[in-house]
Amino acid sequence: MANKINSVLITGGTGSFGKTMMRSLLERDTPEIRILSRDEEKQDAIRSQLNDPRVRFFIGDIRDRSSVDRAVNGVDAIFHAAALKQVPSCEFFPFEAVRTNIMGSENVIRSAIHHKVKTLVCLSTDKAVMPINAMGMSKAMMEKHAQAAAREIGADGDTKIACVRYGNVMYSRGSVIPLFIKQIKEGTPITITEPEMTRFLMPLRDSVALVHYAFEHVRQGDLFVKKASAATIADLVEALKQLFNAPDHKVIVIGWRHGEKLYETLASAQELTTSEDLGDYWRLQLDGRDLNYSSFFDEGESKTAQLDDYHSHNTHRLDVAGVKELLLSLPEVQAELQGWQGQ
Ligand SMILES: O=c1ccn([C@@H]2O[C@H](COP(=O)(O)OP(=O)(O)O[C@H]3O[C@H](CO)[C@H](O)[C@H](O)[C@H]3O)[C@@H](O)[C@H]2O)c(=O)[nH]1
Repeated sequence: MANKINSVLITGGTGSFGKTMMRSLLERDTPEIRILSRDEEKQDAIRSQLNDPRVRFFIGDIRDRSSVDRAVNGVDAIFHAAALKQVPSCEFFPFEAVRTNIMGSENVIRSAIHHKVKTLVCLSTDKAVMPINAMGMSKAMMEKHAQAAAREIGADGDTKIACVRYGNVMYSRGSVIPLFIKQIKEGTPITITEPEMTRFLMPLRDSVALVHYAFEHVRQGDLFVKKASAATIADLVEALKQLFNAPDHKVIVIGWRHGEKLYETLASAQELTTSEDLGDYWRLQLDGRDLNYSSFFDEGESKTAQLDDYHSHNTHRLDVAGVKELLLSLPEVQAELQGWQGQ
């Protein structure tokens, strides 16, 4: 049965995820939702638009423990979404990613434990698996922090900590889908980095569902992954050209950006070896052993090795028609299409 939340804190609550999660919690009659974020203007816009006394706003920065403590005190769940998440900017300012994604997350984790918050769900990304860029590395360290804390607390601790990982959220702020639509509408060339690059494509509603799922099924230290479809950038562009009635729109190939991978991995082969298949989701279980390995070598059971990582080149591949269908299911794309005649 689903855990009932009385009071929940969303860190980074004014972003795309935070706003959608907030709406979903309000629909579920959550008595109190707290938002912790840095930007008073964004908070003010949401406050006046929503005008709902159940939502409380806290100005603060996860880098600052005292501002985290103020928002955490009294809640029974935290969805930790605050992060620096742009790959290129973290490449140029990697220590800022350390400060927010690692040290800031540590503040959230320690504060949750200190205040005996029942459940903490930390949001991570496919870029944290075998990371090659600073954003992914810092998110991988957040996951390590969360799991080390979970191991320290143990299964019977007051606070349960889970992580979730997901791929590219479609139409999120600053991402490629709104950029391609803008290029089509303004008549400028569509800029493809590498046509054969693949990405997991996840609607925002699925990332919110994943966090709810982790909250409801949490076991100490586990990490949840939602299985997802992927597409090449070339097929994404073709789908958008067809949807926006721009079959001859110019496309140029601009080359890879800093810190990019050809494909992304949601779960490594090693992790899948100890995972539980839950249908639409995987539960990647915490390795709860201590450092006393010899007892495990003597007593542990051997596991069959999983051969492949789960990545955006070997998951279910959407063709152009499949990408079109997924795009059409997004309210943001429906709004972009409203009144658009094509070129
Ligand atoms: O002009 C562009 C810009 C991007 N791309 C390609 O489009 C794909 C998606 O690019 P995005 O910038 O939308 O997304 P990223 O994969 O770089 O990373 C995104 O997804 C992450 C989650 O995995 C984080 O949310 C992160 O903040 C967000 O930037 C990539 O293959 C990229 O190379 C292009 O072809 N042309």
